[in-house]
Amino acid sequence: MIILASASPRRRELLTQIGCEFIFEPSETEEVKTGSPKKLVCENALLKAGQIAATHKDMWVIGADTVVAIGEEVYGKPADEADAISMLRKLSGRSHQVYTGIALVYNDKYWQDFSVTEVEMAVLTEKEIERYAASGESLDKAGSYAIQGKSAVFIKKIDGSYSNVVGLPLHKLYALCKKAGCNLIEEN
Ligand SMILES: Cc1cn([C@H]2C[C@H](O)[C@@H](COP(=O)(O)OP(=O)(O)OP(=O)(O)O)O2)c(=O)[nH]c1=O
Repeated sequence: MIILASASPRRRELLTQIGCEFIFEPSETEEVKTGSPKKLVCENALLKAGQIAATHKDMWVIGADTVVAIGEEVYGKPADEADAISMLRKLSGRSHQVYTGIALVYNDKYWQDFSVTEVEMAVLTEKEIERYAASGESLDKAGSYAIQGKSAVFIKKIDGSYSNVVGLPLHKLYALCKKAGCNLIEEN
């Protein structure tokens, strides 16, 4: 039995897309907010999966954490609309990185990996930024945008995994599960 330790509807959709049978249970961990983007997402993914695994013996638990970064500067989910506007101004017209850490926990064993995707955003006008932030789509998304949503029109190019940007790098997760001996999907 696989448990997705997440409240994110995007992560649920991605796992459903590949035919994975799972249940989900959001974790309530206090997330680490300091450190390099890579270290931070790896630590948080493990915290999330570890918390749920602690009360679910003999179950495979998947945790993930996504942040946007410009170099070592990390952007998580915005606090409010004004914060979303300020993040979008910083991302406008430049390339940034999206990091997702993944962790797989089974009893006291764990496996970890991460993925990074380079994303190039178009130059946005103040009007575009304000209208998009007012749509509310920003609020539960790292970096204040959703590549799978309305802001897809702002994304010029990506280099790396698309599913990683949405919140769960499916190929890396599949490979990690194979290494650990967890059947993510039923294979014929
Ligand atoms: C950059 C980007 C992020 N996101 C989302 C994915 C994640 O849900 C969210 C980052 O926040 P996270 O803290 O990684 O995850 P979460 O709080 O939504 O869910 P949980 O901790 O319970 O697993 O941003 C998109 O949906 N599209 C995007 O283009």
